[in-house]
Amino acid sequence: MLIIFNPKAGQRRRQRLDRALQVLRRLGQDFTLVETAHPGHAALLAREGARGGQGVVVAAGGDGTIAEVAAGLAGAGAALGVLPLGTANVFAWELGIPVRPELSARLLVEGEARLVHPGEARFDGGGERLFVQMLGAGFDAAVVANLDLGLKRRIGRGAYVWQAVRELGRYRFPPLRVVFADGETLVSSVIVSKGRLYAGRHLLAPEAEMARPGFQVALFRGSGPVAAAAYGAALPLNLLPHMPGLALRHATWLRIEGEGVAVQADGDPVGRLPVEVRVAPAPLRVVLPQVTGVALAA
Ligand SMILES: Nc1ncnc2c1ncn2[C@@H]1O[C@H](COP(=O)(O)OP(=O)(O)OP(=O)(O)O)[C@@H](O)[C@H]1O
Repeated sequence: MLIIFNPKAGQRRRQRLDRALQVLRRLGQDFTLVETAHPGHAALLAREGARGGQGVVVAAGGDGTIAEVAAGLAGAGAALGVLPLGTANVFAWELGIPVRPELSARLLVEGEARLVHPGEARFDGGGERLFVQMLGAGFDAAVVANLDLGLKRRIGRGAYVWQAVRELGRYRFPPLRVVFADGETLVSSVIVSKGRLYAGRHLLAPEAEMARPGFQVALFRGSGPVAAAAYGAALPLNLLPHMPGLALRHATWLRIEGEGVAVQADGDPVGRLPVEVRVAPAPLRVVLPQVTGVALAA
């Protein structure tokens, strides 16, 4: 087992990692721990690990680190394990991976590998990005792009709320063109979701399924700061899917246009429109709780 740790977010994260490692040692699990040195490094380390015969490659970090490790494992035999050490840990909540380090470590040993189908973004300007949870263009990507990372380190998720309030006052809400295989539509923002959840444990796309190739796409037709504030207020109440001006539809391919508008994937700024989104060519094996739930209940 290879564990890839993103040390970027400081001391508390390292303490949580140590708690997980103690459990692995107690369970007699052999592992090698490596640390990332720069963005993108996790993918390289994961690829090397899989080529070197590691059966499980573990992403110890947030959703961005998980996406990078998943990209490194594409087409390889190794399974992805997760020690959720991020701010929101949406992927973990989505798939029932416990957030407590002791329990997520135990899961790495006792869980079973199941298939999920990531998404892949290809930017017209060059560059590709695999995503495991979601990709957003428009307002939420502006929040991610302009986030105060120092504030995020100090107060965690509150930094996103603070930045969203700031963006309400300055984001211009340019129209985005979303093209599907069967037609096109204009929106102010779009979130392409692999999972049901968004920004932690909040419901966004109730019919999205990780185990199925494709996405549920949230099309935000309401434009301007009042609509964006209403969407933001509905999110923690799990009412977002029912909001007026929000349409949800399934797709396996789409193209999003809106020159220069920011794009985020799994909570990281990843580029600017236009972008094409499709199902990644290879599914991913992820270590998850056994379907019976016995392992987790212990
Ligand atoms: N050593 C490093 N130095 C700087 N950046 C790094 C390093 N290692 C990884 N990164 C980058 O940090 C990004 C964010 O990491 P990650 O998602 O693990 O943490 P987070 O942003 O704090 O968590 P969350 O996504 O839950 O908010 C990764 O996508 C990666 O590109």
